Amino acid sequence: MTSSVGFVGYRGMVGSVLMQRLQEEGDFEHLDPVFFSTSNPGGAAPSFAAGAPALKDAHDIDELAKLPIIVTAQGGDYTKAVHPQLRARGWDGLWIDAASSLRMNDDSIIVLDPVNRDVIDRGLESGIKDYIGGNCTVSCMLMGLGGLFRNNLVEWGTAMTYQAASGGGAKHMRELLNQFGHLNAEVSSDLADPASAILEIDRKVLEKQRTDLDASQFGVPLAGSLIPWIDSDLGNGQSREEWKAGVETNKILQTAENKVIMDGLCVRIGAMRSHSQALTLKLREEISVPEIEKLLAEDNEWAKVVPNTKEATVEDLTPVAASGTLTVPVGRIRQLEMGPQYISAFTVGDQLLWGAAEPLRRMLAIATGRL
Ligand SMILES: NC(=O)C1=CN([C@@H]2O[C@H](COP(=O)(O)OP(=O)(O)OC[C@H]3O[C@@H](n4cnc5c(N)ncnc54)[C@H](OP(=O)(O)O)[C@@H]3O)[C@@H](O)[C@H]2O)C=CC1
Ligand SMILES: N[C@@H](CC(=O)OP(=O)(O)O)C(=O)O
Repeated sequence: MTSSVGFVGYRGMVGSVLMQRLQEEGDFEHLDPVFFSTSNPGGAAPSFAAGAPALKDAHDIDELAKLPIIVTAQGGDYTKAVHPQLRARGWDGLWIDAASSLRMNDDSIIVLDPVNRDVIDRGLESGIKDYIGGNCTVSCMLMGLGGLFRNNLVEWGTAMTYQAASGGGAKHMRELLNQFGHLNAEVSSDLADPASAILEIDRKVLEKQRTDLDASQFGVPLAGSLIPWIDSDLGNGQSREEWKAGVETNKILQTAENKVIMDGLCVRIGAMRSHSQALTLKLREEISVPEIEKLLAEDNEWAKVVPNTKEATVEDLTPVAASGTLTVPVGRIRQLEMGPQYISAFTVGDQLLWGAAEPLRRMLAIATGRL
């Protein structure tokens, strides 16, 4: 039996990764997809979905309301505009969404089924209708360190992040690459001359960064620099991205008692699509490093423990290693000088896969009874 599903935002960056994963897993064989567009209603449906009708208008509430399930990666503004109208007219279908808008609502669930399948199942049984993908950094952290968080072994933690350009969107990725290209062009003749002075090259690069580098997306240069602020300013010294670590971790895990205290600093760096984070965790009890590694490796099939050696770390624990894969490497695990209950860890995850599209794809499979 096939299930009718409406897809909004299928051609954006997150939507494209979602479509790719649906095809790779053969999910379309079990779906009757209807595609929606904000810019091209009436246009042809994507070629990978043979037999799908022409694109519908993504703001046509009557068309949307015909579907029992809607999956959207169109963006937060779209969600804020359309979701209330649909609910107000009595639509009681499942809304599966990449945007953060509905994430912290009491009547929504943040989906990350390898970590909180029990929460999702209870939600479906109790009639909850809104299933929202988590923040990319939080989802990637919980995939890598699920073995500690799910066993209620973390008392508190800090996540110091190294977030990729893709978190800003496609234009941000382009801007980063253009910046690298312009910086290189500025000094390419000096680079070609082995005798040129490196400090002169550095001076020219800095001059370019400070005066003449297009930074219209990020606001300031990212190439050859970093930006220690992500998302809006909450006014208390904390960024919205940093706030999400605590509230979303606890919501995903539904830690009624035994809340995990999470905080940190979120930093944008010049990586392409994988977010990295350095964690300091205070455990509720002393656990040896081999035991921790065993818990992490056994928690889910995607977490991959990287031995805490230089060779393994530089090879396997980087954005270059993790990007384009569902594997979430986790390494640099050791007890810190502060005491045996204080451990460090470093994890990397593709923020477009586990950080965005994959939890939605899997939620759709759960909702249609195939997972
Ligand atoms: N970027 C990220 O890392 C993450 C994003 N999210 C969320 O997912 C949502 C979508 O993000 P993202 O995928 O980055 O957004 P995009 O900007 O890539 O896509 C959003 C929409 O823009 C329209 N669009 C206009 N021009 C183009 C074009 N040239 N190519 C493709 N689409 C175009 C499409 O709508 P149409 O077809 O109707 O014209 C598309 O669905 C946001 O809510 C975001 O918060 C969640 C997690 C991570
Ligand atoms: N804020 C993330 C991307 C993102 O879309 O996050 P959220 O889904 O929480 O809005 C980043 O910039 O890396």
